[in-house]
Amino acid sequence: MWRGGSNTRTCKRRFFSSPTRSRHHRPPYICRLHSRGSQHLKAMAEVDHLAAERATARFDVEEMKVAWAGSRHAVHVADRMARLVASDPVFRKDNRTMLSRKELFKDTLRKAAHAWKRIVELRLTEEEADLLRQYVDQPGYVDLHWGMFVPAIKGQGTEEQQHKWLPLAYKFQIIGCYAQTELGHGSNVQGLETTATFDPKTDEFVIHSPTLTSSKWWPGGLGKASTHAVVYARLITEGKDYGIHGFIVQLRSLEDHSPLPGVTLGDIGGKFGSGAYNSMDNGVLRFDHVRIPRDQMLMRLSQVTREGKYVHSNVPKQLLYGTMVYVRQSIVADASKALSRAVCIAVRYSAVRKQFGSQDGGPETQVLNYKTQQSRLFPLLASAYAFRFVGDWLNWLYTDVTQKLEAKDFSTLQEAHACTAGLKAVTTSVTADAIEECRKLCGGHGYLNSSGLPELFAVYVPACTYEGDNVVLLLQVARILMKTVSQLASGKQPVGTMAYMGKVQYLMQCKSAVSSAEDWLNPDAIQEAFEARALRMAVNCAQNISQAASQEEAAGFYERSPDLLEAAVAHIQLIIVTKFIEKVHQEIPGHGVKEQLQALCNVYALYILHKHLGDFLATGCITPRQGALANEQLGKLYAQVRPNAVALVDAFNYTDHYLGSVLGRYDGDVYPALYEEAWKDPLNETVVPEGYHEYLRPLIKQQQLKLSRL
Ligand SMILES: CCCCCCCC/C=C\CCCCCCC/C=C/C(=O)SCCNC(=O)CCNC(=O)[C@H](O)C(C)(C)COP(=O)(O)OP(=O)(O)OC[C@H]1O[C@@H](n2cnc3c(N)ncnc32)[C@H](O)[C@@H]1OP(=O)(O)O
Ligand SMILES: Cc1cc2nc3c(=O)[nH]c(=O)nc-3n(C[C@H](O)[C@H](O)[C@H](O)COP(=O)(O)OP(=O)(O)OC[C@H]3O[C@@H](n4cnc5c(N)ncnc54)[C@H](O)[C@@H]3O)c2cc1C
Repeated sequence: MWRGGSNTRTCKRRFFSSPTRSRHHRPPYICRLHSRGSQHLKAMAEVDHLAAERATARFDVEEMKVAWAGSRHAVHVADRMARLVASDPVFRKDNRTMLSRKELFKDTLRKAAHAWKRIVELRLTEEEADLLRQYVDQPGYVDLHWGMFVPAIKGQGTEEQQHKWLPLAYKFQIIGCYAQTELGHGSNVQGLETTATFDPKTDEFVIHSPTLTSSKWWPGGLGKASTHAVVYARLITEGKDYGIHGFIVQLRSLEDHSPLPGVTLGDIGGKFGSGAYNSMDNGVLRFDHVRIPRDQMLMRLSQVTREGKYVHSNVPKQLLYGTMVYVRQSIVADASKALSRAVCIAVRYSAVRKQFGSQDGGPETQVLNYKTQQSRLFPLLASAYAFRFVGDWLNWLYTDVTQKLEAKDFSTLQEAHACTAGLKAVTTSVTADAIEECRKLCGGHGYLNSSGLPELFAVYVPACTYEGDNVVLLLQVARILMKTVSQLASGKQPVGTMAYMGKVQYLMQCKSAVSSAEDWLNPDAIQEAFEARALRMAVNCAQNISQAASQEEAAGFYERSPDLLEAAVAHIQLIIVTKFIEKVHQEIPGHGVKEQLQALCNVYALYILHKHLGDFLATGCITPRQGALANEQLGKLYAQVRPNAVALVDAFNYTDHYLGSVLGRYDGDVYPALYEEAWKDPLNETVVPEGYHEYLRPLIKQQQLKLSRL
């Protein structure tokens, strides 16, 4: 096995001392491999450096893949689509961080067109097509077309409007985006300024951007690709402002893609990180009295008649926000994907990487064996599974609420809003921080683009902002919590994920019965501690708000908003823990699978308890001794996870293409890959860098001259 011995060092020295190498040389290490023939390379590639790790797994990995994916069918389809993408050279992405913005954008257009071609040629189902696009793994206009434009028309368009617009969108005869946010307002949707004024003379709406701050700003796909947008604007008719409504507006010619008269639009500029979200054309858009037919107002929730009369259907006006609720729900599922990718890279690399601890010339210690590495990494592994299962549950809740809405039952709308907003906020914040933690867990090599982690972080971190800033969303949850607490006194029984608050008498005074570390393995003990903590934090906030007697309730809420955020997080963490516990209570086939999930569920819950110990102690839910016992049990659980760690990330079933990381390779053959990858950098195309003759040589010569004069 190659271990970077003296041969390599000699080779490297020789290489660096040769100023006359041609462009596109291969590095000496690679030359050495080639001189031994492809047979040798092949043999190297077939070494599984993680085989010993895989052999220690105490569960059936294939069955864990099923538990992760949701069904055997889901594993099979995902596997097929991932391999289809990985084997297609058009979907190559290892050079992405080296492309200029223009090249990257063109590459995104090419990939999207090729993906569509394959979808049509292979007659893929909707499920397969979604997966294929996911594995292409490059943010682009299609995400907004399928993810927001189509759902907005489905959710807010009348049947006739759906009939007219959806077939065009389904066949890509038009490309759409979701144009809501403006330069001046994003979080405050009611503060948007774009106007849509009805003109009864022509039966048209006049769409206008009255101020600079009313410019649409951020919509993905708007900058360069979209032909149409769902534009959110203030509806004005008969001289009255009826607030924000959605309108379908054509932006570009379907012949030559030029902007239509009165439309000014472009890209808003480069974004954080290399590659990453720069493949997306987030855009700016201004309207100068652009006219659209009346029937391009999305009229499912409210209508404007031919005469200009505003009619609101008898439905909650928040249904206008339905597209955002839908996307927030899908972002929770995406969080588990992004987190599991980062964790997969960090776990595999930690098993390969060795530092210190060699005795008598023996092997050094795998960094995964350090307890500190385990205590940083295994909670993230557990969180990936926790987010996956709560994401599945949220998807079920969303489907259930949608069916109820169809039947004009709006009773679960608040629950859907609180759960999607809160889970979106908590899972994206944790995932963004966790990707950065995984980078640190991979030491110096994690900072290289070839580790895949910098790009994953850069592409993921805006998830904390888009579809609702996480703080703004958690304050929405807090408001609903306060409303629920205030209704407890009147005897109104909370429902859904708030139902535990109905046990207020008990939860406000209960004391945990835990007396040994093992007692923390009892799901009832965990559940009770989390419920008591969440409820007590919410009640404390409510009391503090009402005790500020001199203030209006809104002012009290404002004063107490930092505490309210924490109460909202506690409530959402309770939901995640509860859904994980419910999952492991189900029948789960496969040798050892249930036991592993049980261990991960306990890791997740006890890690949160340990991390937020202050909350649990301050609210008197547990004693300091019980907190210490939880931490003791956590250490034992890490030891239980250790031999299964690599197999637990294998169960995500990611191809090397999708992972996009030399550190996370399935075969663990990290060092040759890192070495080879370095030489691909454009900076290594010449041995003597461009700029040497202009800047380096004169500098060195000048210094030499000065020295020689001394
Ligand atoms: C290496 C490459 C790897 C690539 C892969 C990496 C992984 C990628 C991951 C994911 C990809 C996913 C792709 C996503 C693409 C992102 C595109 C982004 C799009 C956008 O951002 S669109 C714009 C989104 N904008 C927002 O979210 C704005 C946030 N603001 C609001 O939602 C609202 O303004 C508000 C809720 C904050 C406040 O609204 P409002 O003022 O109207 O209302 P309030 O007074 O606060 O509340 C009144 C009342 O309404 C209830 N309410 C509020 N919202 C809702 C709702 N949505 N549903 C139901 N009810 C709602 C609220 O509770 C109040 O009720 P009560 O009156 O108190 O009963
Ligand atoms: C990559 C990306 C893609 C996007 N794609 C789209 C798209 O396709 N379509 C679209 O319409 N929009 C899109 N957006 C816009 C996005 O939805 C908004 O940026 C987001 O909703 C946040 O709003 P904001 O920018 O106004 O933040 P602001 O509200 O200005 O936030 C600034 C700060 O103020 C704080 N803050 C704001 N309000 C409150 C409050 N009430 N209480 C306490 N603190 C508060 C926030 O927590 C934050 O710290 C995208 C954004 C990004 C980054």
